[in-house]
Formats: sequence, structure tokens, C-alpha cells
Amino acid sequence: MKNNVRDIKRLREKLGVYFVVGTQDCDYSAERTLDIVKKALQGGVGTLQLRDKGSRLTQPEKEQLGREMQQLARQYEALFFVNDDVELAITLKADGVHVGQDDMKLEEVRARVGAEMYIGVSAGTVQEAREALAGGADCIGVGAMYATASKADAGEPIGPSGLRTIRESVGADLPIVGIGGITLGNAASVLSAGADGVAVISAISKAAAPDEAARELKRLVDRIKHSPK
Ligand SMILES: Cc1ncc(COP(=O)(O)OP(=O)(O)O)c(N)n1
Ligand SMILES: Cc1nc(C(=O)O)sc1CCOP(=O)(O)O
Ligand SMILES: [Mg+2]
Repeated sequence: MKNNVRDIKRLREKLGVYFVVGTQDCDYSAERTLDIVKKALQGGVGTLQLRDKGSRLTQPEKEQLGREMQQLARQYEALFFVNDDVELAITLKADGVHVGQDDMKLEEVRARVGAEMYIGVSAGTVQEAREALAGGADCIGVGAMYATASKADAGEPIGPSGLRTIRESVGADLPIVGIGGITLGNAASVLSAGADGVAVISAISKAAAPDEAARELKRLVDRIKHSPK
């Protein structure tokens, strides 16, 4: 389905393996972050999100990191999202911006970014998911699926059953990614519960071989999402 200028079918396809990352996940090194991002893209990541929470980068350094991540994403035909920082997403002309429940409100984000940019919204409950759908979110990040060490304020895990309830409440058309504690070992349960993709930090950033980790996740997603029902 095409939503004016935002192609939701393409978005859904690209969400299969969604790599969320910032310098805090990569030894506080922009160089290492870019090296891991490149490997992740080589492995088949379809969507990349700059989520720099370390606050060790100045804003110009964060912008530069974003530019370089975006260039890599383009090279590999992946979508590039910016987390939280709506103004940076606008400056970079990112494909998308992701906001949580404590960030800028969805209506305000849409008014700032215009009609072309995808907006992702975090949802941990049926109510949040329904509000995101009604407010015109293009996709939702549902979590925390499992316990995670990558986000100190992630809520109690809701597990695949929580995601399934959210899927049933919003219907089939809204793209959903599960997030939080997802690994190669539990990703199948998240996808089988109705997610279009899996969003991960540590499963790729902390892997000994990030390209192989991304590749294995992509294989799993393709097997589960594209197998005949
Ligand atoms: C795809 C995706 N889903 C959820 C989140 C979490 O966003 P938020 O709740 O705003 O928390 P922070 O990431 O800002 O700490 C996300 N970033 N991406
Ligand atoms: C960024 C983020 N958001 C979450 C949410 O529940 O909304 S959990 C999370 C951290 C995901 O990192 P990892 O894959 O290493 O568990
Ligand atoms: Mg946020």
C-alpha cells in the first residue's frame, strides 16, 4: 500500500532486520560504530537507526556520524532512521525518524517532518499501539520483548504473547518490529507472533562477527516471513 509519498509496502520489506545503534554500543568509538554498521549492512540489515545516547559526541560529531551511516545505508539500499532527534532527521533528510512515548508527540513530529518521512513510534501496550495507529504512525517498535541490557529504562518484558495481542488490536496493515533482548535464538517466536521484523542492538553490535550475525537473522526472517502460510 502506498501512503501518499511514503511506501509502506517497501517499509515493511525493509524492516526485516532493523539494526539500532550508537557509539555507546560500540566502545564509544564512531569509527568502530561505522565498521560494525558496514558489516551489518553486508549481512542484510534492511533498516538502520542512529540512536546515539552516549552524549560523548558533540552535535556536529553526531551529525557527521549520521551522514556516514546514511551514506552506507544508501550503498546497501537500506532505510536510514534517526532516533529521538527530529531536527537531525530533517537536516539529514533521513528516510525516517523514531520517537518513543516520552519524546516529541507524533502529531508534532508529522507537522515538523512533512509527508515524506516515515515515522516510527514505540508501543508497549495496546493503548499506545492504537494511539500510534490512529495518529498516523508508519510503523511501531513493540517492546521490550525480553530483558535487555541495552536500555536501562526498558519496561517489563511483554514477550511474544504481548506482541500478538498488540498485532490483533491494530490489525494486519500496520508494520511492527519487536525490540528488546532479541537474539537468533528467540527471533522466530517474535516473528511468529506477528512482527514484520526484529530490531536489535546487541545481537549484532556485540557479535564476534556482526556480518554473520546479521546474515543469520536475515535468513531466519526470510524463512519465516516469506514461507507459504
Ligand atoms: C524500532 C525502535 N523501537 C523502539 C525504540 C525505543 O524508543 P524509545 O522508547 O523512545 O527509547 P530510546 O530508544 O529513545 O531510548 C527504538 N529506539 N527503536
Ligand atoms: C532501544 C530499545 N528499545 C526498547 C523498547 O522496549 O522499546 S528495548 C531497546 C534495547 C534493544 O537492545 P538489545 O537488542 O541489545 O536488547
Ligand atoms: Mg526515544
